[in-house]
Amino acid sequence: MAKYSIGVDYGTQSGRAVLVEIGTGKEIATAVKPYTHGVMDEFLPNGKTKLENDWALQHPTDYIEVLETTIPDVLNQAKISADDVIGIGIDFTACTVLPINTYGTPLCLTEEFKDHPHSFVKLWKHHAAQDEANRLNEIAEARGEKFLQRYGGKISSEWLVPKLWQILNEAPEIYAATDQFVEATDWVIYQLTGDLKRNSCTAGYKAIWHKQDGYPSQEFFKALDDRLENVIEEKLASEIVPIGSKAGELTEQAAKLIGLNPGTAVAIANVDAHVAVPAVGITEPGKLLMIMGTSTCHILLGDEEKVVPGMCGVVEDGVIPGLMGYEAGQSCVGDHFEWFTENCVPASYYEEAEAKGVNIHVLLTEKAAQLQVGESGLIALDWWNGNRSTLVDADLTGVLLGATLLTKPEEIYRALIEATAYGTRTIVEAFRNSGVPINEVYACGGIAEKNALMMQIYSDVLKMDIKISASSQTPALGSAMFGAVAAGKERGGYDDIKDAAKEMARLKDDIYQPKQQNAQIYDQLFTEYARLYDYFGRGENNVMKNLKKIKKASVSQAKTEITQ
Ligand SMILES: Nc1ncnc2c1ncn2[C@@H]1O[C@H](COP(=O)(O)OP(=O)(O)O)[C@@H](O)[C@H]1O
Ligand SMILES: O=C(CO)[C@@H](O)[C@@H](O)COP(=O)(O)O
Repeated sequence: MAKYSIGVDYGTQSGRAVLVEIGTGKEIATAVKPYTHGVMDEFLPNGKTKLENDWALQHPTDYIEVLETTIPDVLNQAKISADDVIGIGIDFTACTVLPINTYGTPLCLTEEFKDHPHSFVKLWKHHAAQDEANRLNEIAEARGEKFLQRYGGKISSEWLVPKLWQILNEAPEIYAATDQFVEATDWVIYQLTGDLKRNSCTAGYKAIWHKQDGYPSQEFFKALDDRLENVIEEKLASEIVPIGSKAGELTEQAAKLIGLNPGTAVAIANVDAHVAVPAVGITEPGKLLMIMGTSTCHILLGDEEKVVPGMCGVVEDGVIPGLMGYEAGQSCVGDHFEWFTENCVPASYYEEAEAKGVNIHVLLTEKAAQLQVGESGLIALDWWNGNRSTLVDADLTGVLLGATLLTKPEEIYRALIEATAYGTRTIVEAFRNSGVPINEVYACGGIAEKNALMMQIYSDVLKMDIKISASSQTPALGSAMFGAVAAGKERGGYDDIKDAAKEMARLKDDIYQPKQQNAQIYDQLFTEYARLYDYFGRGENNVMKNLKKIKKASVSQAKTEITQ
């Protein structure tokens, strides 16, 4: 009798559940639930409280709605009884964090704080804690803090400590009311099992925790701010559990809510990028996985802890137990294209797309595919949402160079795709130059699946073959695999994620291979990109930061005028 596991992948815009057959990895049914409140970057749900620049929030009830709707849906579609589902695992965007009270209730769901922006979930791409991140990096550097090296030299404004410090600075009352500041992924598992446990992946990559050294010292936190001296005991106290462990079992209440049996095994929480690695069959060093969607994450395994400038982090047991997991990333990939389609494409293109029955991305890609490499005369920098690796600076912004009165939308679209490919090559070179080998490249995620031109461009720019995941929901498949490991062999699952990967991971037969002629031209274009990268990104010309300062001053001047 076949057994099943369910994986739930919480993305930026929606949550998706996949019901997977143990043993084969066959995806039997999928259900998607867009978040009711989406990404809140302008107003709170009350429609009145305006958010500042660089804010990005989510609503925690959306996460529960995903479970309530998608799990009964997949069971129903597959006509499978809950008795045959042995495990469940979830993965999430990260660092996506929220303040909760002693009952585990998110502060934004309390009457007292329901209209306070700092009480909501801060999404991974909430970049308004850059001042705190800058200050943290200066202090850590001045104190010679060893942990900085593990994070490529800088802590990002996307991560937990800058976000929590922003709350303390701007809303001390929320900070005081916070019993625990938790990753959304851990909070959802807490809702399922009744126990708050933190996973080693987000603790390691996002909260500056180290398997041997623990968190940074009390002295370091005191140097940041006297009020942070005891932050670990006061706000981050819960137990940290390695990836691949069982978090617990479904409570009666949670089981009733989502339509599974009480006692079903629940895996410790995971992250959308990291969880995808075993789902494409990677369980050993040297193989880079690109998880390509709204943003791109690059995950790589290694035997040793090496220092790589500008990487997001290296964490022991962060991806696969027993190995070092390296992470790097680009904050803006699909988001880049979406911005372009929403702001820069003429109505005639939308009409053409509609007439052909395709979406605007497909139309622009078809047109861009007709262009020769270098033909547009354009080059772009991929920093429309800051630079996550290798510069780790959310204050950097986008560049498009070479435009003329003859420039067409598809040329810009292609230049934006190419910019993201050059950004990935910069990351690959940073790893190799630091002694972390990359011998193979794999890709998964919405874009790897949808955009063949883009994958060919990446292969040409990297001059490497690219293998593609056969699953259209790779993170959810990975989560289901971890769910099967949480259940264990005795209940029909696996004892180890490597065993699960051997049986359940799947790749497409077609492999993208570099085209020699294109690769040569891309080498020249990459040289130009690298010059612009250093010029704008490493302090030679701080025009992007200066523009942001002028913008900030102008916005606050306008605000003062309105209130006068
Ligand atoms: N054909 C396409 N080519 C390139 N980008 C696309 C295409 N279709 C959608 N996108 C972009 O992909 C992103 C969504 O990626 P997806 O993997 O589905 O979601 P998520 O990152 O939330 O997990 C959006 O930002 C969208 O602009
Ligand atoms: O930063 C991480 C993982 O470390 C991601 O969760 C974040 O980039 C969001 O990923 P998506 O682009 O929504 O798939």
